[in-house]
Amino acid sequence: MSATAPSALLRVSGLHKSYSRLPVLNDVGFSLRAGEAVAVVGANGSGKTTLLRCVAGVEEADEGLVEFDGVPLRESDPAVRAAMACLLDDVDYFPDMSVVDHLTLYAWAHGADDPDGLVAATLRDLDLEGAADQLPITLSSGQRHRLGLASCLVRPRRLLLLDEPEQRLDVTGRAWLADQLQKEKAAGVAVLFTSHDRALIDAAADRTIEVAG
Ligand SMILES: Nc1ncnc2c1ncn2[C@@H]1O[C@H](COP(=O)(O)OP(=O)(O)OP(=O)(O)O)[C@@H](O)[C@H]1O
Repeated sequence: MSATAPSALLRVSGLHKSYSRLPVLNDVGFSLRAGEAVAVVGANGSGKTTLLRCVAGVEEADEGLVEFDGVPLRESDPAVRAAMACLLDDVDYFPDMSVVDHLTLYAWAHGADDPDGLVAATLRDLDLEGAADQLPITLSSGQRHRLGLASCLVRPRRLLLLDEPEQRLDVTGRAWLADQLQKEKAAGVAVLFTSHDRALIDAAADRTIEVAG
C-alpha cells in the first residue's frame, strides 16, 4: 500500500453470527474508506440486515471485530454516535411529533449547521414538504421511509449505514437516492448499504459484498 493511500474508516474482520443453531454470518471481513460505497448483496434471509446491525453495534456478533477510525466500535460511544447515521429496519418515531419537528430535533441534537435551512432543503429533496406537519402514523409507508432517509441527512455524518434504502421508493425516489449516494461519496462519507436493486448498486456502489447465509 502506498504511503498516501487513505486508511479504512471502517474495518470488519472475522465476523461470525448465529441465531440459535442457524449460522448467518461466517467469517465476514471487509473495509470501507471515506468516500467509498459498498453494497451488501444476497438472497432473502442471507444475512444482510444482520451484518448491518452487527456493524452498527445494535446486534452483538458471536466473534469478530468492527473497528471505526482504528478503534473497536461501540454504538454508545459519543464519537460513533456523532459520526454514524443509520437507517435500519426498526425506526421508532415519537407519536406526537410532526415530520418537521422530528427532523428539526435530529438536526439540532446532532449540531448541524443551520438546522432550519437544512431541514427545509431535506423536506424539499425528499418530497415531504406536503407532509411536514403530519404525525408519523398518518404517513404512507413510502413517506415514512423517506422520513427515515431524511433523518440521516439532516445531521453531520462520516459513515452512512442504510438497510435497503430503495424500499418503498417510487421511480423518482430511486433516481434521487442513486444521486444522493453519489453526493455522499463526493462529500467523503463512507456508505454501507444493503440492496436488492441492481440499478442502484451499479449506480452507487464501488464494490459489493455477498453474504450467503
Ligand atoms: N432476531 C433473530 N432471531 C432469530 N433469527 C433471526 C433473527 N434475525 C434474523 N434472523 C434470521 O437470520 C437470517 C438472516 O436474516 P437477515 O434479516 O439478516 O436477512 P437479509 O439478508 O437481510 O434478508 P432480506 O433480503 O429478506 O431482508 C434469516 O434466516 C432470519 O430468519
